[in-house]
Amino acid sequence: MSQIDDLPPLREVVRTHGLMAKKSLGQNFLFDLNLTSRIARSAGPLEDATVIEVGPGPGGLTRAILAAGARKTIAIERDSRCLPALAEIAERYPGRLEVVEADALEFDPRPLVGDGLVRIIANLPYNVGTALLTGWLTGEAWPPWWASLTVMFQREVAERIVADESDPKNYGRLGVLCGWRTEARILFDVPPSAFVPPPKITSSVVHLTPRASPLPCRIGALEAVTRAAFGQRRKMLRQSLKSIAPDPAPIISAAGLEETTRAENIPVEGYVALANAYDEMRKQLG
Ligand SMILES: C[S@@+](CC[C@H](N)C(=O)[O-])C[C@H]1O[C@@H](n2cnc3c(N)ncnc32)[C@H](O)[C@@H]1O
Repeated sequence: MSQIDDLPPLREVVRTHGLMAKKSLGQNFLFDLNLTSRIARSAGPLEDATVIEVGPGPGGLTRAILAAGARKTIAIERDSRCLPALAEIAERYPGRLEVVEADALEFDPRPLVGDGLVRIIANLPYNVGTALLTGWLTGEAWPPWWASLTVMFQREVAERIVADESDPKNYGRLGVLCGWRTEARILFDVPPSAFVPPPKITSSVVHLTPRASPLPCRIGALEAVTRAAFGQRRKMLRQSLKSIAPDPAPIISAAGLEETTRAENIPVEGYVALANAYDEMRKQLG
């Protein structure tokens, strides 16, 4: 498959619109429409979905999402230089692409999506991607407003997203948060040579779907215990939890854990139990 639509090749689009990649915006573009189609298809069925695409750039992934049949796509791009190229795609797919010029870290797309299934798809700079992911996972309401996230990350970040206690090197706060609320998996790697300009590292596409009923706990408490535990990941719990409780022994035992355990060996259920024990202690202290 070399043609997915009758729009000009992406190299030509970038040339015509003078879209020289800006490092400050983490711009590494994908020109291979076979690859962008693979990413779009891996998000799941799109025909009945509204897709939120973050960082469409010149529109390689946007075109693949639309060619894959997405009913409606809302694309949020910070770089105004990309808007004319995106307007040409919107013209090719009347009524199906809405482009919003905004910083995705500040823009809330929820009022635009209406009812129905929402899928989020993005190829983003690493720092923005992790911040957005954390935002999507830490809403009070669960299940969330989106049905799936299909997002490109640096391979190293992807490994941290899917890690659990069986992979102590990569397991940390991100792995606990993702494992608690979602089922996350790495779908495939994308080599540096696929991007223009090529980044230094390999990237991976990660797919996350919300768990219907994550184990109940307050998110602020989960954040507090994971911050304390992984903040001193080489120390035993009886030491690392001192930053949130002068005597952490009762919390650790109420959670059914050993005082000598280290952060990287505790499964998600253990952190949920610690978060609930921490809240119980705070309640008792008034
Ligand atoms: C890695 S490029 C990917 C572009 C395109 N999706 C592709 O795959 O070729 C990242 C895109 O995200 C945009 N971007 C960076 N920070 C952003 C932010 N905070 N909000 C919205 N878009 C952002 C950049 O301008 C750029 O177009």
